[in-house]
Amino acid sequence: MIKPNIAAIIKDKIKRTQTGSDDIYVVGPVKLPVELDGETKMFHWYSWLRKETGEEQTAEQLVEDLTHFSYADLQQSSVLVYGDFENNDNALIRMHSICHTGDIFGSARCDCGFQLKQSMRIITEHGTGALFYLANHEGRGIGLFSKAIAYLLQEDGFDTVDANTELGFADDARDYSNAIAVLKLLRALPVSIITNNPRKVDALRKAGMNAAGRVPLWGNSSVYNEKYIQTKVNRSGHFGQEPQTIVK
Ligand SMILES: Nc1nc2c(ncn2[C@@H]2O[C@H](COP(=O)(O)OP(=O)(O)OP(=O)(O)O)[C@@H](O)[C@H]2O)c(=O)[nH]1
Repeated sequence: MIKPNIAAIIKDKIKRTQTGSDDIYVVGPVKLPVELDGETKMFHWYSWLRKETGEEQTAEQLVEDLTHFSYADLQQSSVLVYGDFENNDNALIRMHSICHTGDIFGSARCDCGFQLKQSMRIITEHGTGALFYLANHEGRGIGLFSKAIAYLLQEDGFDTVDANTELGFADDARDYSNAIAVLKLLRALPVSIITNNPRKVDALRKAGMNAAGRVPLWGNSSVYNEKYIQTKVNRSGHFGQEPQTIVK
């Protein structure tokens, strides 16, 4: 049993939402000061845990269960919220798929690290938004170990799409339903999405979340990721690099 003073701290800080056969428990907000270009920006951070649908657990029950699972082995996703995300008329979101190599190590083979930082800049400059960091999306959903193998195929001449499919995977196996369920918990009003990927816009629209617009996110092209970026447009159906701001 957790002590009453501990239960009091977490009371009202864990909420449940559901989608399909998943229960999603969202914890937060946690104050998160983030260093961005030499300034400290204050975000509100939430993380979520997916469970098979079952009876709703109280915050106390959830916490009592935590030590019985190896949650460090199972990735959890999270969202960084900036400004009055629930109520502001015009809010931006980014659904960012985890990229261990690009986001953490700064690999230039992709544009992920740039997109992560740039989307934080766009959101803070705009004043209201949410950056979803999707931890079960590594390698467009194939996982880190498989991505390393796909990289070996790419070093042998295969492009990103063929490297995935030659290994028996879809080009893109990502699912956005849990993240969208969390989004709906945080905001009911329309959002504009920061992306070049039409599948992300479609996922929002299909989930009934009004996508008010799209903010493109190209940049940081180099000899190392030129082919990767071209393949997105030529084979994966990404919107091209036209210098637009928000497209309805
Ligand atoms: N399988 C595979 N995944 C990659 C490769 N390079 C980056 N990724 C993953 O691709 C995901 C990022 O997807 P992107 O295609 O950059 O972005 P997007 O979601 O399609 O579109 P944007 O919203 O416009 O960034 C992350 O999960 C990365 O880990 C690669 O060469 N092969």
